[in-house]
Amino acid sequence: MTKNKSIREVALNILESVEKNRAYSNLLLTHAIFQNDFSKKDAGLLTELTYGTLQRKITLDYYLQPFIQRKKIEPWVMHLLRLSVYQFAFLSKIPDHAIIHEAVEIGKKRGHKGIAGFINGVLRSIQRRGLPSIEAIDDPIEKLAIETSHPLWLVKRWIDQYGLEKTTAMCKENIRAPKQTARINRWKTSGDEVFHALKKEGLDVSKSEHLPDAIQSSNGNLATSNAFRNGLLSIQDESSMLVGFAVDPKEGERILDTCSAPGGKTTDVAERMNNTGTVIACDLHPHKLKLIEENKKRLGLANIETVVIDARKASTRFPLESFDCVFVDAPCSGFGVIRRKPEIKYTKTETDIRKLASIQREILHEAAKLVKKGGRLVYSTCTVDKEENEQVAMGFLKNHPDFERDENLAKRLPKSVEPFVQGNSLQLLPQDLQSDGFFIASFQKKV
Ligand SMILES: C[S@@+](CC[C@H](N)C(=O)[O-])C[C@H]1O[C@@H](n2cnc3c(N)ncnc32)[C@H](O)[C@@H]1O
Repeated sequence: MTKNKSIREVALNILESVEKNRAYSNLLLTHAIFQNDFSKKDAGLLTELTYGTLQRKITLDYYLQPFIQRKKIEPWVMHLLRLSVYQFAFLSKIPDHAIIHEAVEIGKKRGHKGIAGFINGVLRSIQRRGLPSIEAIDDPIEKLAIETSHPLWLVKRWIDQYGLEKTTAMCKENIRAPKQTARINRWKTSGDEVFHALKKEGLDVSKSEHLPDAIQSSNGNLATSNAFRNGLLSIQDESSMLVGFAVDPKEGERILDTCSAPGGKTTDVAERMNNTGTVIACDLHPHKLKLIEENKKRLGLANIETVVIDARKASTRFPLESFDCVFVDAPCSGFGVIRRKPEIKYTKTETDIRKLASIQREILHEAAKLVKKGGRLVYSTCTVDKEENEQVAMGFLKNHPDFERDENLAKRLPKSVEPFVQGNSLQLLPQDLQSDGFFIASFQKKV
């Protein structure tokens, strides 16, 4: 138990807020850990319970179904039942009686005796009769969807796009815990200095197998380290770091980042330019640009300017053909980052994908006007959906004869991703390097 609320109560609040307010689980978790001043151990359990229950929601509903049948259940009670069944099914170290006791106590506190009795009844029946077997599902695609907790329409869509084998691997990878990686601020420090500083703080860090300047921690939160506070590193997934390689800026250049917040790629590009030149970082939302200003200060960078603008109107603000490189890290469905934001798989729809693809096309069309002749346009998303990725990229080339494929993309990217590059584009699936699913396409404006 913590000062005010039990860990399971906090987990329950997060699960409710994710569903009710469409809030992001990772942000709520960070906030709750900070606000409750949880110990490292408690923070670990809270993370496991919250992420685990969210990741496995469809599987847990399958397990619960025979015990609740068609009863109308309040959402918070449903979350509490899922949270409890998650512990039954996946956390063998927690005894059943403790799981039931705590759920019943929360039931009494939040509801009334009747609800607590219902929760007790459901959980005791599960304890007695055991969980239903997933092996009993005949249809292999439905089985994959339930076993890995993905909506059936999404699994079918991925099978159409990637085939059964890759989809199976992707679904399985999506329910694994993500690695925590960071990018070393190369203009301010060296890898050795960061390693030394982090080890002194008790963090067990190792170098990335795939990228220079990427590190990972196996025993602690890099974002709360002094090295982070002192601007020696930025939290960023390895896939996301690839955009910096694709942009490959030179000192003194003028670069436009059309969709920049919270600034992971803006700061990478600014660091790669050794704090020279200018990176103009645009975003639709002013409050998000504040995060870039904070990061800029923390990292000691003076070559970033932030601008609030709808990227679909960027040419009203900047002179045409005035940037050496424009990169569009577009708003997308986020199906490549399900490990970090599991709620994405339950909330995004095919209509969202269609709408996003249309916004992506509009932003790219506008961005294209701002690239100098001979300059580069780099398009990226953290999704795996082909409608937002290769279809947008192919459509762009078809409608913009003043651009051509940038066939040198593979030469700029690290060797480890070479097998995933085709011509001017790269599609990484989460299982490829155990990093985020990610897409990059690069175009060159004809001279
Ligand atoms: C994938 S995120 C960018 C992540 C960022 N590049 C990074 O590496 O930290 C997409 C961003 O696009 C912004 N956005 C959405 N629609 C936009 C628009 N029409 N114009 C400009 N920015 C937009 C969102 O606010 C969001 O911050």
